[in-house]
Amino acid sequence: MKFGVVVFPGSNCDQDLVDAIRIGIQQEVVKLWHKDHDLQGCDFILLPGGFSYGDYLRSGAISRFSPIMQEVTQHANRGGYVMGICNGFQILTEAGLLPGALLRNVNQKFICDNVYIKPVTTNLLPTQLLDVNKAYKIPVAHGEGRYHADKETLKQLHDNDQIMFKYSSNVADTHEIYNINGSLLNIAGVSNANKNVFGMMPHPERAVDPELGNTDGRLIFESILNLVNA
Ligand SMILES: NC(=O)CC[C@H](N)C(=O)O
Repeated sequence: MKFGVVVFPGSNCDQDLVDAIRIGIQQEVVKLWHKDHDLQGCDFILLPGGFSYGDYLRSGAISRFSPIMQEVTQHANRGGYVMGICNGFQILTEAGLLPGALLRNVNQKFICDNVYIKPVTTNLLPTQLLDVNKAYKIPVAHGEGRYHADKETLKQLHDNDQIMFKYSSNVADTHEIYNINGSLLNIAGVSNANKNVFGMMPHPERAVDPELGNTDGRLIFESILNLVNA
């Protein structure tokens, strides 16, 4: 499977994502410049974290007009896979490829921490190999991560099994929730209705390399690979 990581001006997690794919799961990966109109035959498009366009107006509000987003949208509309992490998630909601919006954290502060998240379903590609009873430690680093959607959308997300991750406590067998940013329903990640576009605020690409002391993110990338191996 060939992965493409889109680089916007101000992206700062693109290389971490490339390393997670190339070294972590040993797949082909290329960087795609946001001004290009060519996805270079990639099967899976990744939008990385960072501060694209300096987060001006709102995070992702300008990047969603980057030229390559036309091709990313066509790819998604054809059923191609797209995943946004942190700023990438923000860009996908701004582009209308994912439901809801990411608002300023409820404490009005930038939060940089290790948090625990639990997969809500294993019916989505990135959670296929995960355990819904396990909490995974994944770093977050964001100022605008508070997931918001209207009641009808939240109901659809729930009924259609589109809630990918929720913030959680670190005790695997409890339902106690540790909601770091005020997200509705503690949502940390969602998919679109067709289940080919995904977004999450925590950074699994920062938790792949054993030398960094945490490999809890690795199974998310391995789950994606399961597509080819299935
Ligand atoms: N790590 C990131 O991608 C940062 C996300 C975003 N720019 C924010 O602060 O909300």
